[in-house]
Order: sequence, then C-alpha cells, then structure tokens
Amino acid sequence: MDGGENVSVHTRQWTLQPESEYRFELDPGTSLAIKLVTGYAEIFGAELADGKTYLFGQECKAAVFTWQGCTIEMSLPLLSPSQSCMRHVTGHPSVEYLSDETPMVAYGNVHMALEAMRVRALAAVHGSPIHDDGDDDMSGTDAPRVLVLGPETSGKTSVCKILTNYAVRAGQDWTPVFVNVDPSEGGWAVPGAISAAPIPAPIQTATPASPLGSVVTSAPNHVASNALLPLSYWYGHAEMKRNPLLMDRLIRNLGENIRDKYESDAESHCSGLVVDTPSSFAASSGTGSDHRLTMIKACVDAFRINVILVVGHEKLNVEMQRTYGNRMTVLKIPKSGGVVELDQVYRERVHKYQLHTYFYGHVIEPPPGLSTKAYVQAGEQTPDLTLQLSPLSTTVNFGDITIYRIGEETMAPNSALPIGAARVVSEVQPLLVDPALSGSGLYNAVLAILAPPNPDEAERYDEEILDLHVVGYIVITALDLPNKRMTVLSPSPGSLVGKTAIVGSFEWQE
Ligand SMILES: Nc1ncnc2c1ncn2[C@@H]1O[C@H](COP(=O)(O)OP(=O)(O)OP(=O)(O)O)[C@@H](O)[C@H]1O
Repeated sequence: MDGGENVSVHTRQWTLQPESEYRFELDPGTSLAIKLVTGYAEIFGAELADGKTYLFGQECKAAVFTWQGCTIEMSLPLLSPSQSCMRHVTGHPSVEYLSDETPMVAYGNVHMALEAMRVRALAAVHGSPIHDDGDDDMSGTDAPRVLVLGPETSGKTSVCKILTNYAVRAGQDWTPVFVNVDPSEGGWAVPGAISAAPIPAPIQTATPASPLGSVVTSAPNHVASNALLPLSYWYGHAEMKRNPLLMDRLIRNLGENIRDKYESDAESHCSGLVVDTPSSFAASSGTGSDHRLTMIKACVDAFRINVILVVGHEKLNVEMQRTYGNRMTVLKIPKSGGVVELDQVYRERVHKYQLHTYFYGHVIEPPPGLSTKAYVQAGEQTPDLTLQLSPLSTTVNFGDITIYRIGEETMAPNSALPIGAARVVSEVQPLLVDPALSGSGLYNAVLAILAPPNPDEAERYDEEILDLHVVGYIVITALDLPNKRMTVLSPSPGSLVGKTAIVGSFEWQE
C-alpha cells in the first residue's frame, strides 16, 4: 500500500479512567499514530507530551498508562468496504483494549522506596542530615542498585524501563545506569551484546528494534542528539547456556567498567542502577538452569546489587529470599496482565529489525494518509523515528582483521583427530578464525570490533580480548576465497585494518 496521500484519515478517541491503560499489539508492517489530547499519560514511565503525535511500528506491543485519566487519539485511514481486508496493514492494531488492572501502584511504591534511597545517598555525600523513616528495610545510605529477575515474558524489561524513567523524571537530575545483561534482547546495539548506559532522559518506546532508545552508531552526534553511548561487551549468542563461563566474565567486566566510567563522581553514583536480566536466570528447570545461580551471583557481585525485584514468580522469590534476604532487600512484585508472550519466531524477526536498525537507522512510516513530512515539519517527529544512517560496504584483505571465536572449535571435527586425542578447548579460549577455510562460518556473520588492546606489550595477556569492550559491529557480506578478500558492511567509514574482531553465532542478511 502506498504512502497514501489519497487515503482519507479519521480519528478515534479512547478515554482512559485514572490508573488504567490502553494496550496495543501491532502486526508486521503496521504502524500506529497516537496523540495525547487531554490529561497526562505515559508509556513504560516515559511521559507523552500534550498534542504531539507518537508513532509505533515493527510489531511494537505496549501500553499507554495514565495515573490521573486522559484522552488519547488515533489517526486511522478510512477504509472503503473493498479495502477492509487491508485492515492489518493500515494503522489498526491487531489487538487493542483498555485495562484497569495494572501493577502500576506496586511499581510506583517501589519507585518511591528507591527514590528515598537516592535522596539519602545524596544527603550522605553532601553531609546533610538524613531523614530515615526507619520503617522499611531499604534504609541506609546506599544508592539503589536493583537486579530485576523473572521468568520469560514476565515484563522485566518493562519494569526496568518504568523504574529508570521514573527516576529520570523525579526532577533531581538523576542519571541512573541501565544495564542490560540479556543478550537475546540487543538493548541499544545488536543482539548478542550486553551493555550499560547512564540514562539522562526518559527511554522512549516506539519499536522493539530499539527497546531501550536509540544509540550513536554511524550518525554524527548532533543528528542523534538524544542517542546514548553505551558500554558494550560482545557475548555473541542469544542464550546464556551457550557459554556461561564467558557470560560470567563479561558481566564482571561490565560491572568493573561501570564503576570506572560512570560512577567516578559521588553524585552520579547516587542515581544507582537497574539491571535487566534474561529469563534463563529464573528458569529452575531445563538446560542451563544449573548455571543460573552462578549468573545471578555474578550480577550481584559485579553491580554490587542491594535490591532484588522478582517479577511474579513465587518460587524464585523464596529462593532469592533464602540466598540473599539476609543482606539485601528481596521483593516480589506483580506481573502485568498486559505483558505479551513472545515466541521464538517473533524474537528472530526482532533480531533482524535490530540489526537493520543498527546499520540503516530506522524510519517508522506513518499510517497511510498521514504524510511523514507533516510530522517532521510540525516538529512532531522525534529524531528516534527518522534516524537514517548510511552504512558502508568495503572490501578488505583477509589479513586486515584478526578474527577470533571464543571457546568453540570449528575447524577439524573430532572424528578427524588422531585416535585417542581429545580436543580440549576452554570455554573462554579465543581461537583464531581463518577466513580462507571454507568452513569458517564467516559468511553473513555479525562481528564485534573490539577496542584496541593495551598499547603496553608488557601488560598484554592471552585472554585480553575477552576483556575488551566493543567499539562497533560489522557484517561479512561476501567472501572471495581465491583473492583472499572479503566484503564487509560497517556503520562508519573508519579503517578496519589492524582491528580485532569476535564472531559469535548471529548471522544477518538484508
Ligand atoms: N502493560 C503492557 N501492555 C501491553 N504490552 C506490554 C505491557 N507490558 C509489557 N508489554 C509488552 O510485552 C512484551 C514482553 O515484555 P517485556 O519485554 O517487558 O518482558 P520480559 O520479561 O523482559 O521478556 P523476556 O522474556 O524477553 O525477557 C514486550 O513487547 C512489551 O513491550
């Protein structure tokens, strides 16, 4: 269907009672335009500005919540009877309904308790008198450092966004650090990464391609003025069970670097942090479940957690109470009935959206009949939705980039080893990958380009590359074995010669 200048548009309003929400789910190819007409409303804690049109796309599922009550308006194309079969591609959500049963009061109370911790932490830094109610176990002068745990699609990411956004909106100039240790989610960059960023402004929700807001990739900073510069490590796989030892190490690296990078001054330290985790940390059965307590411990140590929130899971709550209840607050919070179950096929589509967005930026086409121009001219479009990037396709020699794979042997199969010889590869051993070998697995592979190693040779060590953060990602789009050259798609024109990269299990094709 075309941009549809000749499609007429009608509006439909929803009136929301106080403490209720409008929930919607979009199908592929559908976008939705919502405007706040009266009252106050928020999406996962980020306030909607009055009269501004917000666009949602790429199968976004979310809710507009209001504390005080509000009216919101959708702009929808008016369909003739012959077009009604096109409803699914025309700005109509496939699921939409109002609900007055939300866990927002409970989440609001958690926010208030965390806010009191921040205020006390700051008072302690300034040497001001500390008002301690003494009636909760979140007293003391530590900034809140919150670990959010819960089973699959319990709403962990949404809770993390709500708590972070409420902190940012508290008017105290807090910049809480959002930590994403769920490699299947992608966070700010591409799936496979774990990362952290201090959040200075509310995280917007528009598309699952950027679940935590947009980031700087190849865009000049002034274009992506609201973009964040996260600190990332590359795990390379979607699932924790693939390499728990590597995950453990990266979590610890991330924690250490957050301390060095974001918490050097006492005041930013008071904002605290919120850690979003994968559901595998909560799964008490199935493969990988034996590693989950190690992973939780890695997070507790690395991020010096002092509050654990368990989203809607009684057994995990009891387990966390037993393990950590004597030294920190462990709180069970309700799961929202609005959380949508996401299947594997959907998650794979979202990974594709995320990779596409990383290289090309994203444009959410408004529903037919609403022109993109109108949004931009009216200043209504946020840079989030129009950031278009121009990646570069370049050819490099095989030897220009040193590529490693962590802890996985890909060359000769075990059956090809001499009888009696066992291949011993540590899970965290970096293995050189030779692009000239036909089974290198590099075609269409996503590679993380690492920060340069220590310039001081004496400080180098074997596994140093495990401890280097990511500076960008590339995809190998063609391999020319006879000429020993490969074509790579990269977000910016910087030279790749001499760079070190790690390949994981993610592949991407346009
Ligand atoms: N109240 C709500 N109304 C509508 N959609 C919602 C609501 N809360 C969450 N969602 C949507 O449900 C989906 C799952 O939520 P979320 O990502 O927060 O869960 P999760 O526990 O982090 O998932 P995962 O299993 O990937 O770790 C997301 O698409 C989210 O936007």
